Amino acid sequence: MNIRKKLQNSKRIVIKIGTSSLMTTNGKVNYQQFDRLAYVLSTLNKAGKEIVLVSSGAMGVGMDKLNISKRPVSIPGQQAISAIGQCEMMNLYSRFFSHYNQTVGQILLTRDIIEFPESLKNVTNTFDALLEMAIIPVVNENDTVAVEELDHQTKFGDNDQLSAIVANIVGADMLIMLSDIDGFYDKNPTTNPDATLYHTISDVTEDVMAKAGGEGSAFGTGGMITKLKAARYLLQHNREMVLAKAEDLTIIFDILEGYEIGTYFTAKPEIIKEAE
Ligand SMILES: Nc1ncnc2c1ncn2[C@@H]1O[C@H](COP(=O)(O)OP(=O)(O)O)[C@@H](O)[C@H]1O
Ligand SMILES: N[C@@H](CCC(=O)OP(=O)(O)O)C(=O)O
Repeated sequence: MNIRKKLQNSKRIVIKIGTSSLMTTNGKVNYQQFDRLAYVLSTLNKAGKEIVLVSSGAMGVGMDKLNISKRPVSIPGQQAISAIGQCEMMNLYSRFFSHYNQTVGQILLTRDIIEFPESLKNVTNTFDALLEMAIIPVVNENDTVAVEELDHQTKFGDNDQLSAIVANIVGADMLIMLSDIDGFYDKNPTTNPDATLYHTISDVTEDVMAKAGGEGSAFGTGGMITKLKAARYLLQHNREMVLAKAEDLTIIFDILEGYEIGTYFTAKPEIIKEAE
């Protein structure tokens, strides 16, 4: 039985895209990716799906706008770049989505939103109102106010976990996490060419976590660990996630058709189903 067939019935879908998938390797805005994303998500929205986009990229777009190649060391310096980049990035989204006659709205969140019931209610109401109007919310972490304890000394929080929180609060059927890698492997495939892809993961145990290695890409912040934490959070909340590569964004159509693409995190009796 194809365990992914039910993905065809997903109605409310959160898509997370990371910085490395929106920028070229030399740090320039990748306009083609913005265009493809706008095309795919607008098409799905018009087909009756409810789409929420969680997009990183404020720092990357801001650095390109200011023509700098190194992140400032200080947190306020980074926050300033993010403020500039967020504005520019929403401008890009607004323009590219409008080519497909699709309106977007910006939502900036901090991960602690779940600890403040009144704020959480406001956030939920805003999502619901936007989705009701068939508008695609574009979510990013509010880097101006985000405080991530010790991590905050060196880097921003990560949108991988934020996207899982968003998927839970909007009651999404599915989180599609798009990355620079085509799924979760038994070891880091960047440094281990013989690594094997897992098609299905049903429980993010400590053993599973131990298979995630090293830091992520130059732009991104999380690496594989934060993607696994996001998946673990979703499984704990009876939700699901597919981790797949962002290279060709029309892959999103195929994922939602139920094709065996990337790694499917879903609660199942087996702990890990190995790749054939
Ligand atoms: N077990 C693993 N399976 C897949 N990728 C892994 C694994 N361990 C470490 N990685 C690394 O995680 C990277 C993905 O994280 P990251 O670069 O932060 O993604 P993105 O920028 O797309 O959000 C991969 O390119 C790979 O180098
Ligand atoms: N708020 C930050 C996001 C940081 C982040 O999580 O980045 P990524 O690892 O590329 O998803 C930004 O927009 O630059």
